[in-house]
Amino acid sequence: MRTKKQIRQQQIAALQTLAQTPALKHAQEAQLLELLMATEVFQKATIIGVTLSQPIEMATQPIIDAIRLAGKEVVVPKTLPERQMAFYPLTATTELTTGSYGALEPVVTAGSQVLIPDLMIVPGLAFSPEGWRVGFGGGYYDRYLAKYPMPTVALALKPQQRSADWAIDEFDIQLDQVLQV
Ligand SMILES: Nc1nc2c(c(=O)[nH]1)N(C=O)[C@@H](CNc1ccc(C(=O)N[C@@H](CCC(=O)O)C(=O)O)cc1)CN2
Ligand SMILES: Nc1ncnc2c1ncn2[C@@H]1O[C@H](COP(=O)(O)OP(=O)(O)OP(=O)(O)O)[C@@H](O)[C@H]1O
Repeated sequence: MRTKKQIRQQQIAALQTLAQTPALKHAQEAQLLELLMATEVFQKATIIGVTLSQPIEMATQPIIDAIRLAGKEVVVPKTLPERQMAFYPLTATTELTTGSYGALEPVVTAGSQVLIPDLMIVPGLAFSPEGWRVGFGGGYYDRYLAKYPMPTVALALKPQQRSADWAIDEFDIQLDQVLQV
């Protein structure tokens, strides 16, 4: 058994290594996007929650493009006090700013409208085949999904695929599907 903290360190190192070989990372991302688009949950969803990725993470811009091309709405998270999140539409006019943790977030203006997705693409550092997950440690997704239950899917690059060798906490939310290449 490992602690989630040990796993975060190992997974970040493994993802940094993959990011040094962009061709390999892109190939895995393209395959994962194909798997996502083939899922029933993707085809049925109308509002899809997705992050704005950081360099070591699965690149989300191709996913965002595919969601739009399919005529669906893209919503992205803004972090709030007390480790809460709200999701806002990502459109051509959405302004973005770098959040405290380094990823981009939408700038909220008078016209901004909070939307609750009907499919969540959940980010993370490690995913087990059964849907257990270790993220960056904020607990944002466990809190959000406890409050707003919805279909969930994760896209696991090779270094993110890991058998659950950590203790599952009672607040951990099990993902419905982990897509793997
Ligand atoms: N691209 C991207 N955006 C995302 C996420 C993500 O995983 N990827 N998130 C996924 O959740 C949310 C932000 N997640 C965060 C996770 C941790 C910390 C943070 O401050 N971590 C502390 C350590 C945590 C602790 O031990 O308490 C730190 O870095 O000091 C901040 C934001 C929303 N946006
Ligand atoms: N539903 C919840 N209500 C209150 N606190 C929660 C809830 N879920 C998680 N937490 C708190 O969040 C903290 C971080 O949880 P965890 O280590 O599982 O984060 P993570 O899933 O890796 O992070 P993230 O979701 O941000 O990627 C835990 O210490 C836990 O106390």
